[in-house]
Amino acid sequence: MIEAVGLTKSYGKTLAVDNLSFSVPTGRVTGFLGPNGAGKSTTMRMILGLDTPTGGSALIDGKRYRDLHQPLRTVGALLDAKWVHPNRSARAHLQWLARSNKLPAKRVDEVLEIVGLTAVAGKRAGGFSLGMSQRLGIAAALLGDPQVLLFDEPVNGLDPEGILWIRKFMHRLAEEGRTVFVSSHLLSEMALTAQELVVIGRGKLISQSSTEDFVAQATENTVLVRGPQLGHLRTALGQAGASVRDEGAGLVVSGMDCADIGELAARTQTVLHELSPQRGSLEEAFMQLTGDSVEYHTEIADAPTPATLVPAGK
Ligand SMILES: Nc1ncnc2c1ncn2[C@@H]1O[C@H](COP(=O)(O)OP(=O)(O)OP(=O)(O)O)[C@@H](O)[C@H]1O
Repeated sequence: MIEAVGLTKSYGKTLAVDNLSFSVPTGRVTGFLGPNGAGKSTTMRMILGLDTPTGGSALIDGKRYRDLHQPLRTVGALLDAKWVHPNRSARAHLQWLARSNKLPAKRVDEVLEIVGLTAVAGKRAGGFSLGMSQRLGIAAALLGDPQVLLFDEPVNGLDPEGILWIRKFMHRLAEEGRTVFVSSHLLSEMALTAQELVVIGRGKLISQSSTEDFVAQATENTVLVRGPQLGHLRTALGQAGASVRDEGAGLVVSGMDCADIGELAARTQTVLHELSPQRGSLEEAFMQLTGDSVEYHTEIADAPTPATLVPAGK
């Protein structure tokens, strides 16, 4: 379990993390979301003892990172997949890490196997694709068989196969009872990967909840109704207290579920071509809840989409 209590970090006049409190539970994948500059990397660095808080604390299983006896046995992290000597082989890189952290040498082949790099273990890490480098970074994070894992943007730049592999892998780690804390800009991916969310904006906590609750609290559930003649149904829906708006060739109904709308359609002898619940997306919820905390708004007049908040290469 990871716990931040009143965590604060200022760089001169910039308050990067502002009195942030949250907890990351075991046995779940927890997504860490926030607009650019929200303070995610700073928070992760403080959890890992790479940055010193100006105030508050970040604890892993109740201890500060620097008080952990053998840190790699407690917490593993992937912050930068390219942090590898390019001329070292994958195996030599992991052997060096294992040796310098007093971890058993036999664990190197185990983690290579776990991440599927056994066949290329003797090859130069400098020639690895991004996907292979990510796997090597994850192997390094797993060396000490830690219960707590942090991943900063692990799917950045990966192809769909690599993204799917990481998603399944994180679920597997959580099912093994580990704490998995992962930051990402790819909201559609996070919607599939993260069961819990910690969302921050301008260094402050915006929300901590399950992914499902986060989306439900910020977006409206509606029902899309399509059919050749919807006039009678529209009137009946209004009389029954639902609110209805036209969208394209159909109606978007709120305040009534599919079953009740179907009953009403039967009573008004309305032919339906579609009757489908419309759930809000994580993107919509994110924009709704973090809108005020975006550091740099787009100049484009249209409503910003999450993609416009993401600098190229992120
Ligand atoms: N070493 C530093 N010195 C000065 N300011 C910093 C430093 N590191 C981060 N900041 C500032 O702190 C704020 C939070 O940055 P941080 O990188 O933690 O955000 P982030 O949520 O990880 O952003 P991104 O999604 O863009 O990576 C930003 O305003 C950033 O400019």
